[in-house]
Amino acid sequence: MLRQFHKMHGLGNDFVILDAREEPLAITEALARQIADRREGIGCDQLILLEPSATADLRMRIFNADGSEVQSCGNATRCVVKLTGAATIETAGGLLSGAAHGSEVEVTLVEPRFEWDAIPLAYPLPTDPMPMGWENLDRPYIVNVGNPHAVFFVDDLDDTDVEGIGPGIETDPVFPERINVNVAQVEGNALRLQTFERGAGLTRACGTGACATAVAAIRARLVTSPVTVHMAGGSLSIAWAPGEPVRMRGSATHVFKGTIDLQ
Ligand SMILES: N[C@H](CCC[C@H](N)C(=O)O)C(=O)O
Repeated sequence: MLRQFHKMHGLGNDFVILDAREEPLAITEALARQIADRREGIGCDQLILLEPSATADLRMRIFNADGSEVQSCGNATRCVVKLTGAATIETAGGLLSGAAHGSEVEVTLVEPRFEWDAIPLAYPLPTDPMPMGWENLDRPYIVNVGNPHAVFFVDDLDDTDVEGIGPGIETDPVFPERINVNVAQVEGNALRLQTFERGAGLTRACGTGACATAVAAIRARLVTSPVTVHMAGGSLSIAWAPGEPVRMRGSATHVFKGTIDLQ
């Protein structure tokens, strides 16, 4: 069965987008892994499936490269807004809205949550910061922006082995649904961030990770909103105040469209 796809990226965090609004498409964990495979498939950090929605312009489903279906994806949301012109997007992590402004896209995600059972954690623990440590990283701020994030602040990001420490935190039993691992350094009123993503590993940028990290830094009074978050693939501008949804602004790039033969 031949299906058209779009290949896009948000600051180097890359996606295969399949539009199933007219013709339904069943995505299994195995199929998502196969499409995401950079040798035997098309290759991407996340597979994005668009479906009809009763509550928004469309529904966006997100599958990590390991096949796991998750609640939200900030960089992909910008790409979907650019690709489809959708103004509202239904996700498992909540209702999002977005609009293109020239070469950039602004997206409003959900109001961040901080309670231990919103993350979720295996048992009640302070989340602000969490009294736990892994190797030389400790006391993360825990933030749910539709998907769960642990945010560590360090003095020297270049001296931190995020790719080495990330897997042990991502899969720690204290996070029953696993977690995205963000390590950031404060630089004036900006942040520099590396994210070891749940289900995808170290990516060149993480939109929800940038949002969660900016929210944690604003709450901890390390910076004031709006915050520029610098990542390997580029920068995002994040704005948030308590009681509000978090807003993100940045680029979205269409690379090519193609056809894949789904067995
Ligand atoms: N790895 C994330 C999903 C993708 C998030 C990221 N690519 C973004 O731009 O927000 C999770 O398992 O919750």
